[in-house]
Amino acid sequence: MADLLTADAVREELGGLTDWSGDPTGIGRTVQLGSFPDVIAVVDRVAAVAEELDHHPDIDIRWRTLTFRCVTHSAGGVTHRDIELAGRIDDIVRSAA
Ligand SMILES: C[C@H](O)[C@H](O)[C@H]1CNC2=NC(N)=NC(=O)C2=N1
Repeated sequence: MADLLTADAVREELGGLTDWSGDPTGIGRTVQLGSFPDVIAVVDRVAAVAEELDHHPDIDIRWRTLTFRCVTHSAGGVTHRDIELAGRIDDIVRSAA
C-alpha cells in the first residue's frame, strides 16, 4: 500500500516521538500512571480521539500500566495516521501524568 512507511521513515518519525519505539510493523509506548482509574480516564480520552480520527490504537491495560500500539491494520504496517495518533496519545498522557 502506497502510504506504508519504510523502516527509514519510521525511524525518522520516532525521532520526534521520544517515548515510542517500534518498526514498520508497529509502534508502541508504555506508560505507568498513578492509579487504575487514571489509566481508564486516559483510555476514555484516547477512545474519543480514535473515534475523531477514525483510527484506533491497540490497547493493553494491566493495573497502572498502559500500553498503546499503533499500526494501520488495513495497510499492514505503520502509516502517517499512526504517527498522528501517537502524537495525540502523547498530548493526553502528558496532561494526565
Ligand atoms: C472503516 C474504518 O475506517 C476502518 O475499519 C478503520 C477503523 N480504525 C482503524 N484503526 C487502525 N489502527 N487500523 C485500521 O485499519 C483501522 N481501520
